[in-house]
Amino acid sequence: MFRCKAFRLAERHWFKWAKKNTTCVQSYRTDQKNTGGTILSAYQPMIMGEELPSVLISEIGGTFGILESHVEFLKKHFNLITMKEFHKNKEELHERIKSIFVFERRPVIDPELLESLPNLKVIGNSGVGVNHLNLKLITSFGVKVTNTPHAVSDSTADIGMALMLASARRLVEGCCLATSPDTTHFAVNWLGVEVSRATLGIIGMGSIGYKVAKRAKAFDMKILYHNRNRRKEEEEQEVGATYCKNIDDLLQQSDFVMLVVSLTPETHNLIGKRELELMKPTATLINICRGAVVDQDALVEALQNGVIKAAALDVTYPEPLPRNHLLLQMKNVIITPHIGTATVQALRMMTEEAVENILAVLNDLPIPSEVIPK
Ligand SMILES: O=CC(=O)O
Repeated sequence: MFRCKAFRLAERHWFKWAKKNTTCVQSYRTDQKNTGGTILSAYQPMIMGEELPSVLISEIGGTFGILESHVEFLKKHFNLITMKEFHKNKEELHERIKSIFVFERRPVIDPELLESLPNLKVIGNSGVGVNHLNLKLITSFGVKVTNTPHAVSDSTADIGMALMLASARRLVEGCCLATSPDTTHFAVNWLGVEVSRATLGIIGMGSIGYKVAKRAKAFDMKILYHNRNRRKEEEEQEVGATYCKNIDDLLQQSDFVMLVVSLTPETHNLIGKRELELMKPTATLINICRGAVVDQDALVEALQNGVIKAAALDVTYPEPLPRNHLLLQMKNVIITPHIGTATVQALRMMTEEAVENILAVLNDLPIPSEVIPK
């Protein structure tokens, strides 16, 4: 599905190039099928007699720095320069840097940084969402932006299902009941609902939305979806999904509404008071994309007034929410701290996919996942 023509072409070009120029095969990826990725990272790009390209990164280790285990892989392909090293030695380094590897939205790409790197060719974002990058500004410097849509799709779809199930079966409340010292048993009227045979409305049917649909099919859910572009008929049939051209129809009919769109000016506050009021009073809103896709004040009000039944959110704005935020105090709300891609496998594949993208740009090959500003 992911392997479009340009992608296959990139593989072929790369294969020829790699055979000619690389010294040994380095098999890092263990599950190629999972990512729909290319074979780029299967090659040690130790080009005979050539220096590895210099790539700027935020930092190694710490709370938000690149994982030590990924650094080893990155170092096989790049000469890594941390922001600290760059600031210490700008004069010498600024002309050498060809790419920036962005992980956890770091380093921050501002005009000053872009101006200081005359030979920058590509910003390789590790992750699918690029709303933290000013695409117009970056591309005005002649710099390309890439992301990693394939690597994140399984783990993010899993989180969507986990939140939907947890909310439906009141898992968090149940856990609190079980661990509370004064609870002996759950009350007989303490009931959840089943997702089986319920209607799931997926808003945003990209690679993550589609994987959610695949999973929901296994739960015998009725699946509706809304997307800018309708999926091919055979893809719809494969997961048993029905297209809703009008988002309102989906909102009115769904028991669970899952948001899986990119955050853009068009999707900012996509779900506001009007949309929440279209939903069933028994419905649950699940957000696994970006917090700002939902008007959060309208959501609080809807939850307080029983306009909808519950919400399950992996994303909010800001992140984290202030400790006194109303959403954190509601029993019918589950919040996780933006952990859609927080798995060992996803993070590893994100690094691989980002490396593939960066190498493709630096070697003038078709780029597997370029983000083009609209
Ligand atoms: O939020 C996760 C991502 O953008 O990949």
